[in-house]
Amino acid sequence: MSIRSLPKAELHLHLEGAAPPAFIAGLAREKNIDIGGIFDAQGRYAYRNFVDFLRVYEAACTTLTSPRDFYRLTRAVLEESAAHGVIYSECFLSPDFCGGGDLAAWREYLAAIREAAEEARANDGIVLRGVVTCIRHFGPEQSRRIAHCAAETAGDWLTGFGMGGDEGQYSASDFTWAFDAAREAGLRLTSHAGEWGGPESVRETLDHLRVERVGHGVRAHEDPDLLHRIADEGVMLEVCPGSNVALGLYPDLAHHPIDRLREAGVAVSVSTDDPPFFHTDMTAEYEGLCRHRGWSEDDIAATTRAALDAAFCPDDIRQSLIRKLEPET
Ligand SMILES: O=c1[nH]cnc2c1ncn2[C@@H]1O[C@H](CO)[C@@H](O)[C@H]1O
Repeated sequence: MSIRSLPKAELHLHLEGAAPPAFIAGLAREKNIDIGGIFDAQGRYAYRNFVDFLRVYEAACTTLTSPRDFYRLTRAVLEESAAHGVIYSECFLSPDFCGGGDLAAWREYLAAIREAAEEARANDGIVLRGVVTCIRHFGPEQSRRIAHCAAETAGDWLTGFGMGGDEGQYSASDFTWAFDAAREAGLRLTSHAGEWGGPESVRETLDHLRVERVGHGVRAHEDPDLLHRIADEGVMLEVCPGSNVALGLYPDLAHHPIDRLREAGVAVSVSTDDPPFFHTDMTAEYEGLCRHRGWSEDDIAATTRAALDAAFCPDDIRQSLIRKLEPET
């Protein structure tokens, strides 16, 4: 069986970060928005390093100005994911790019995203759930507004809250209010850490934000005590190998710690993060792990199952997705 057609689950995907460059360029043209030189000669996103990547990401987002844009984006992203065998996806959604943190505007954007998700489910069978994400370098004050948007729209579709952005800014403890508010609203929690920050950043995130999953978290492998803790507490790491290599965190897959994490008993999932930025997709992620790390179809199945076990979705949906992994008799 080809890797492309194997069933997959993805827990770490930024919705705007999955926008194809041609989609963003088209919107910029339609609306006459100057997004500056964010593409290379081949029309791909061009950035020099992680901080520059964040700038390009935000410039691309200036073209997404209406709920209709997010409807179209969600349809395009889910169609692409389904083509790579993804049966379940969780997307990071940013009220910051959907009305700037205004609750009434956020509700309209969310309705458009959900409408697209329902159509994708009917057409391709792919299931989507949303995780509202605040952006670390936008600061703790703004994170409160974003948590408020999340809490007010929490339910069995908007199921999680998290944080992405520049890990070099602020400390995790500055965001405690936002994560507490989200937890009280019944949202499940994840935060980026241990990508550009070391093990101490992961530890702070666990201590102060009390998350059950960590976005990336790969640098936890540098600290054996922390690895034990993560394994003991059953914290899942949302690992994005292609992203880590594209951004220069590791020179190549051979140097990536994913297998060391697994050997330490840590639950890991595999995701693309921002696929067109990193020239990847779910098929390419697993093909790379098979080619360069000796992964087999069993490893892919086990990782997919681990992702579904840690998914922020209602249990009846989890069970129906798990049944899809079983070979047909
Ligand atoms: O790989 C990543 N590491 C850290 N932050 C990221 C990454 N990709 C995207 N974002 C952050 O997530 C926000 C939208 O959800 C983006 O604005 C960016 O700040």
